[in-house]
Amino acid sequence: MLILAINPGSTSTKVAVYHNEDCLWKEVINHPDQDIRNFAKITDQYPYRLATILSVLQQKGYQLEQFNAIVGRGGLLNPIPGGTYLVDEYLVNQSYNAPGGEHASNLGAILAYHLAKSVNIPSYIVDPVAVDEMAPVARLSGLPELPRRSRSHALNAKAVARKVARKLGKAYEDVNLIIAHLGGGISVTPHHRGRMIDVNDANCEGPFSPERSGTLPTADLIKLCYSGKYTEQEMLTKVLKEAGLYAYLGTKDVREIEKRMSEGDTEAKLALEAMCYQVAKEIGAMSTALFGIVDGIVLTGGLAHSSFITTEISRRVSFIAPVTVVPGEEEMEALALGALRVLRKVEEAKTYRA
Ligand SMILES: Nc1ncnc2c1ncn2[C@@H]1O[C@H](COP(=O)(O)OP(=O)(O)OP(=O)(O)O)[C@@H](O)[C@H]1O
Ligand SMILES: CCCC(=O)O
Repeated sequence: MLILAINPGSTSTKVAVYHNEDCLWKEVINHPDQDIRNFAKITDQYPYRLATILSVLQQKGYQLEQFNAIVGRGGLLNPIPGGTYLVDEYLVNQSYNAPGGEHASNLGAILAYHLAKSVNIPSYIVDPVAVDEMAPVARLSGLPELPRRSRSHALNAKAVARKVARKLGKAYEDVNLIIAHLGGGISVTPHHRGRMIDVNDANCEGPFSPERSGTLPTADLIKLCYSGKYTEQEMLTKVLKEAGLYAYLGTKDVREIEKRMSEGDTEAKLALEAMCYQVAKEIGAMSTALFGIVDGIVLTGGLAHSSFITTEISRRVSFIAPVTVVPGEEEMEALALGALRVLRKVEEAKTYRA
């Protein structure tokens, strides 16, 4: 089977071709800020991203007719269980006006669908950002109008969980793991026998991240919103894009922060330690969701390349369970394998009708 995988991120589009389980090639197309900042909505970028994908395929000498299926990262749809979903017109229309809001991954279904339709092959999404398998008890926030939401790095978290379970000699459905995805955003998920039974909403709960605030003191946040200093959009940008490490240190790049630390910058050290402290506390909290029965803790995402970060978190949480570090992400492989399971009829594609 030949599969084209497409993963639209906020500043890049990743494209890869898989022959069964083997990656034949992977390209990361970076989108300079001046190219994308003038699009009002992320989905307005569709023709621009489509052109860049077609140009990569042409350079590599591939025709769309050669593929058995096209798979994209799924976005902020309505809450749904994990799995591989067939992309149809309904799912595409929802992705254009995604109920969970703006996210680059909303483009994944749209790009995969139109490319696949032009050559009459199926298109899929796998474990979208909107995967919601939370236990009923995890949904109450304390204010009925504001139920807790599951927005996470489900695609990488589930792929990494399957891999670590295999290393333990078990199936994903037979283990309890806590997966901390540490990237531009951070999500910490307890996986109970193949289900993500809780998670901090990576956009607005839990630890602060390189760019996001995570949980904030509620009453003080309300006062800031009504202070007259900020519009609603400015406040959203402030907590989602200009908070966390960026707000304390003026950079989202942990390599730069580590360099400053090595030059004796104590503010840089404190901010990075604080982020690790918050991640460790979240892991501790999620261990209670699993009643303390945890087979392993996994640190993954771009920040897991930093040995300062993984050491700092591990020394606080290794009393709970052994810690495994899986740096970076395995999203392209997860997309291809999700499509492959359906093409091989090991799994049935789900239909999205939420
Ligand atoms: N080798 C490294 N050492 C330290 N930090 C690193 C390294 N490589 C990447 N990072 C940091 O990882 C962060 C980005 O992580 P990642 O690439 O997973 O994020 P993203 O894909 O933009 O967002 P997300 O993971 O939330 O989807 C940045 O802060 C970056 O500086
Ligand atoms: C909202 C979860 C995924 C991300 O951080 O981009």
